[in-house]
Amino acid sequence: MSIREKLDISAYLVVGPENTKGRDVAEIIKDAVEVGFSCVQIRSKIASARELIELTRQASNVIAQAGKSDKVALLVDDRLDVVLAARKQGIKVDGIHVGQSDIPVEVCREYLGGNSIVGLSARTHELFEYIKTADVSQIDYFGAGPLHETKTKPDCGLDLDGKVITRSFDDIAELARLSPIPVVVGGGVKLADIPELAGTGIDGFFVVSAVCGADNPKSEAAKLVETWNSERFKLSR
Ligand SMILES: Cc1ncc(COP(=O)(O)OP(=O)(O)O)c(N)n1
Ligand SMILES: Cc1ncsc1CCOP(=O)(O)O
Ligand SMILES: [Mg+2]
Repeated sequence: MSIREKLDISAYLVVGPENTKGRDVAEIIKDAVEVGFSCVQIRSKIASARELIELTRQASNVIAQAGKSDKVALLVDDRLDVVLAARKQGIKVDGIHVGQSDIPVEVCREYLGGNSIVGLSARTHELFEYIKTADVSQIDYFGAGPLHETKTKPDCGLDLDGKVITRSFDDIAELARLSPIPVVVGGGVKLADIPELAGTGIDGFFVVSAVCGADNPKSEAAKLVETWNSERFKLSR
């Protein structure tokens, strides 16, 4: 079974060098993967193409060293060129995450092939209508948010009138109910939010700061995963 077919977005780490307070990106990925993060995205708005390829290589290596290359998906944000170049160099990278104004998903799918993962950020404006009617034939999941405003991405949830729309837990439950494909929610997500998020029926949470900004990223990552898993277990009984 391909990693696309068994995609697990339950605990999804998004990380780049601008998020780690000077600490090594690969070390933080290693910590998160060791304690059960199930998906990793390399995202940087400042790194060069070469730096992004190198970060992707290191991420792929630490996932392999943890023995999880067939379980933990590795994606790159925005940069189809980086994914293609990384693959050309023999790096195992599983897909891409794009937003509404990035490279179209059809182009990503065409270049990356049927075994790759393509994630798409949901539109902010008229989100529920969008989720119900969007063409999802080329994509594997929707990224949505923010739960809270966040300095990591101040434009997340910006509506046409320039105001940021945050999503309530009720909104998120509605999203989970309406979406024909898995949904992962991020933007301001902290440990204290996990129990209620798990109760909404979404497929996972994504975080930057909760792990990358923590004094101890490994223990914070472990708490996030344990809390998500135990809440989901309670709900499944
Ligand atoms: C899992 C996930 N969801 C949403 C986003 C945001 O992507 P995008 O809208 O393209 O914005 P940037 O991340 O490029 O600023 C994401 N990266 N990951
Ligand atoms: C919404 C979003 N999309 C990509 S990064 C990001 C912000 C993540 O926020 P935080 O750092 O609070 O986890
Ligand atoms: Mg983008």
